Amino acid sequence: MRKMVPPSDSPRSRPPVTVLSGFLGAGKTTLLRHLLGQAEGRRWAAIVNDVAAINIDAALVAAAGAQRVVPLGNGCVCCTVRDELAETLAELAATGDYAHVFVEATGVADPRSIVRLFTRTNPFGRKLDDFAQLSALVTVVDARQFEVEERKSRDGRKRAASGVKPVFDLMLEQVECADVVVLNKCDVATAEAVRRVEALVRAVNARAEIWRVAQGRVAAAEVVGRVRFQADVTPGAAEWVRLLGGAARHAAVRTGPAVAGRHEAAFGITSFVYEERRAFAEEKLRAWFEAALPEGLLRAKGFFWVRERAADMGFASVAGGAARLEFIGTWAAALRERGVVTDAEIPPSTRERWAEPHGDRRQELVFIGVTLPEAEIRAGLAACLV
Ligand SMILES: Nc1nc2c(ncn2[C@@H]2O[C@H](COP(=O)(O)OP(=O)(O)OP(=O)(O)O)[C@@H](O)[C@H]2O)c(=O)[nH]1
Repeated sequence: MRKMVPPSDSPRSRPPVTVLSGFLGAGKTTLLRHLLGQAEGRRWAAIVNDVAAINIDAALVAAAGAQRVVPLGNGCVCCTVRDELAETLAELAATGDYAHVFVEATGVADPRSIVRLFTRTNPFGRKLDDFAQLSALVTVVDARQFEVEERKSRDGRKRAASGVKPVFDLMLEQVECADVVVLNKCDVATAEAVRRVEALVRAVNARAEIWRVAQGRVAAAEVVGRVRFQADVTPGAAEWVRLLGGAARHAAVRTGPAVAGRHEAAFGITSFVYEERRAFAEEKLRAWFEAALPEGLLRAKGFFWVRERAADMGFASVAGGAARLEFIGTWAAALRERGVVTDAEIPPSTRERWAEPHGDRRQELVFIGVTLPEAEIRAGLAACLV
């Protein structure tokens, strides 16, 4: 249920904050300038982060007439200058002078780490949510660039070097963790491309509102007048999180349109969860992810385990044609075998998924894509089993 708040035109001690994310050049500054241009005397502030040492964007936005523009230079809001962002927001809020604050993130920022600033308490027991209210995560997408990157990820199909996140992976993450996706630059994308990108966005985040615009022309009243962010919903809005988390566990396998009943079905977007208890052979699995990813695959995410590293929890992430296979932790079953934990110490959520003889070790991989050859994917993965 959405919480409605009155339009923010009076200063507040805990001002609403709209975070604008989106890949490099998507149109964040253009959107911000357009929004600030509608302030009409209301006290709005903007915090503008730019990876460059000289903050060009801050100057551009200031020219658009914001009441106050605070530049954060030399770093990215989601990592190196995260504390600086938190302090700046807390200081702006403490003045009680501002009715709304906009934060323009860097093009490479992951919105999830900005959410954590608001929701996680620091060593002093405070969190940003005590000072300011996260109102919405808005992700700006350059419709044409999104399509191009999706296609590129297939053409240059190869496993990304360890630790390097492919561009399209980052673009998907920004769209997955969003309350609103602004499909910008619709003036230079074909109608077909816009429809397709909208369908792709829907496939990975069925909850977000999608606004098609050009030149960032969004009515400010739409943005400042309503709180859309929900701490228990927005960060888990990604379709793969939903599929891995709930439905997959209860209905052993869910197959069908990822977003049934919507026009995305016209693009043939489907999803399913591959579940198996036996181990994969590592070489075969890597080779499959490197060479055999099907054309229509948009997103795959989930857990895996391989015989050669039976203690290690594997996590796979595919964006378009680029796959990353990583080991992110240790299976509880391995900890129990080593005597590090007792049965009683295994958390209920892990116990729920327990099945002897492998314990919590499992293959649980979500696939989302356009006309996915499900049988072929299942057969390919089955051939990697030991
Ligand atoms: N044709 C067209 N150009 C646009 C649109 N929106 C923005 N641009 C242009 O795209 C370029 C990048 O826009 P910005 O608003 O600076 O993008 P940004 O996301 O802030 O970029 P970074 O700060 O580098 O991440 C600029 O030259 C804009 O004029 C649009 O809807 N259509």
